[in-house]
Amino acid sequence: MSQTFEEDLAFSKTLHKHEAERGGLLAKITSKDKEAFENVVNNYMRYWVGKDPMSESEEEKEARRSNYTNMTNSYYNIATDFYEYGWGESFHFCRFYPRENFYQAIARHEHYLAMQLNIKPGMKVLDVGCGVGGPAREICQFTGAHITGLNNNDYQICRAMRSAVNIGLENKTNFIKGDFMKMPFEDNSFDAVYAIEATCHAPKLEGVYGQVFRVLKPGGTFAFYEWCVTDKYDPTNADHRRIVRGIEYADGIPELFKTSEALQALKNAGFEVISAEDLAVNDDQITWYYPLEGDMGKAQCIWDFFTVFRMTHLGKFCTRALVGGLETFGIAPTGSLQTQRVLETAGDCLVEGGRLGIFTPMYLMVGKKPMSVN
Ligand SMILES: CC(C)=CCC[C@@H](C)[C@H]1CC[C@H]2C3=C(CC[C@]12C)[C@@]1(C)CC[C@H](O)C[C@@H]1CC3
Repeated sequence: MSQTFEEDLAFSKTLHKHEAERGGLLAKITSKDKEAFENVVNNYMRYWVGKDPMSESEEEKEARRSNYTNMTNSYYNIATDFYEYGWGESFHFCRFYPRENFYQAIARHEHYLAMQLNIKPGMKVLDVGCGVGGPAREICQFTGAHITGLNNNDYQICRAMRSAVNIGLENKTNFIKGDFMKMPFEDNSFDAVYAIEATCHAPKLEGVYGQVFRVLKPGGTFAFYEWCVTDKYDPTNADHRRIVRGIEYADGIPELFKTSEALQALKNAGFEVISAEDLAVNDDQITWYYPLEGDMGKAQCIWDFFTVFRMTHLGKFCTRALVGGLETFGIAPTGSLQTQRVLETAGDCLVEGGRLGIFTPMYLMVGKKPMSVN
């Protein structure tokens, strides 16, 4: 199941044809290697399909935990182009305010995290699970710090590097392939570390937080937004279980943990907790999940119409018709439509989880590595 870095990169180049990775969703999916794409979709689905969330065995769950790199890599190999089409280059949620532009709100969430870390120009900062590098570029420009993005998906790294070069940030950012449970960095090498909705892909939170602790300099700070289930989540409630399982399945997550478990894992990793707060619990007029509700009446400005439209019934129908049509005529690979359907499930379950308050994508924790570690 585990592949070497060279094998991973060779596969990614075959699948995505890295030299052809420009254009919109349709251009990208039609340029994939069809056989490789179909295999990745099937590989991802085998971790989930036919497994009843209420009765699945410990071995089935363990298969996802122990193969988390393979599972998450497969997920992002199929989902990345759809994410960029529907959401842009920063793969995370945020708080929203009336009449505000979507991308402005997304950037504020990143600035807010940078502020928790007190990042100064010239600092060496690590972004754990950097996606295609949207937040790394923004935080680099916002603070003047040097940002290293860590990611285990070659396609995303390639896209992150290309975008950094395009805007002249190649000397102020770098993107490294690696597993966040075994980070490829020396001890005490970063002044600050952040993670945005990424560490939930870990099989065990203490494992990834422990790695952050190791690579952070003594006195350094780790601030991050974690995906968690809240205290309102009741695993014996079939509806709750269906929703949370839907989020896990459709977002490539081996297992979601409770906010209290995440906080305990941070302490167990050795951090002194500075703050822990669920930013989704607030009196905002607008919810974090509104762009996924598909309600055009909730669009906050003209540009928002495009983002919100994609999740309306008509928007989903159009995407399905285009992607499915191309697949039927053999122009897009088999599995493209299935990927769109998986992501629709993601959208629907996230909205349900948000409305019930059983799930948060923004449990903000800030921890400090003590100056002297015993
Ligand atoms: C998976 C993790 C930990 C973080 C990603 C959070 C979000 C950026 C994604 C979660 C669900 C995604 C969906 C889309 C874009 C990216 C997310 C919001 C789409 C809007 C992409 C276009 C598709 O047609 C519909 C998708 C719904 C879900």
